Amino acid sequence: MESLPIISMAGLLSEQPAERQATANELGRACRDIGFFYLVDHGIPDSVFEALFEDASAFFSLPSDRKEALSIKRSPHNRGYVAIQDEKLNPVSGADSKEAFNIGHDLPADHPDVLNNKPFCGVNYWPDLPGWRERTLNYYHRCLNVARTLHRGFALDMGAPEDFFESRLIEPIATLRMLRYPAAQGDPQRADGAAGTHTDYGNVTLLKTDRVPGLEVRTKDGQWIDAPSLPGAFVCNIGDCLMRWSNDLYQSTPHRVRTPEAERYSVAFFMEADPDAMVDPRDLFPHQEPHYPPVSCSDYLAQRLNSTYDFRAEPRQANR
Ligand SMILES: O=C(O)CCC(=O)C(=O)O
Ligand SMILES: [Fe+2]
Repeated sequence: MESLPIISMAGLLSEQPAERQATANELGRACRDIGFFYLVDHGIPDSVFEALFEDASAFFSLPSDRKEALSIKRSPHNRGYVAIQDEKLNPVSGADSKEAFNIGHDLPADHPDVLNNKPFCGVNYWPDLPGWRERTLNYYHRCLNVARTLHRGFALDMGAPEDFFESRLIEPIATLRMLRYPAAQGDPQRADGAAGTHTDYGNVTLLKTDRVPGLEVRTKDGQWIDAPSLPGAFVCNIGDCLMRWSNDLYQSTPHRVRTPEAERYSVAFFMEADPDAMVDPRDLFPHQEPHYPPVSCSDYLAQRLNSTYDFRAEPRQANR
């Protein structure tokens, strides 16, 4: 396979059940096979993406003290700014030459879940840039809708009721992440110097990149293929949580970002389920031997993030 399959979201929204089922099966084939696909006809206009990339650029152009004031190190809930070299998507190969900014489900400081310090229920940190928060949250909610529609397709494809995920996606953990990769920095010996080889942690990721190449995906036979940006499309991929939930039917596929020749921007939207949702393969496949024990979505994600950031690790590990 040399390029990723293209799925039209319109088929998942069709009023004809047979058309929804056919598109869901096409989507499922992509998820079982390469675990990556382009999504078109998602309904988000180009103007929204253009504004998003301008907002990302405005944020990353701020002086570093203003970005550091919003550091993710202050947040137990995975919000805020990650500086260059502060993240290791592949701890074996080293730190990533990129900076990032994370936004989660936007809750007020006096929300009971925030006051109770419920996992992943925190306040967002906002840069002081006009209209930035409103536009970014608008994009966040558009992505949430797209990801919910994809979950209807996943359920249909897996032979579950179409609304299987609905009650598990009420207030999902979802993270919008802006990324900036500086040009030609990082270890030239590494093929994954900008973002280490990794699989994503959640259910599904919606990625939008600028035109600068860099993202590479590993096929089942071990080849690395380019995943260039396709105008108007999202690059989507299955994460480990959905692979687990689907009892390994769907594949979370390793990918990486090579050091770009020019400065590169991308924006990822990582969709997981509700913090308390139990990820239990027996719910989708009651007649199969489960490959994994049940785990709550928030426990699973916390465990994965702790190995990505030294500052989140147990003190014993951090002091090594
Ligand atoms: O920037 C990209 O193209 C991919 C980023 C990515 O894979 C991630 O942040 O998980
Ligand atoms: Fe990724």
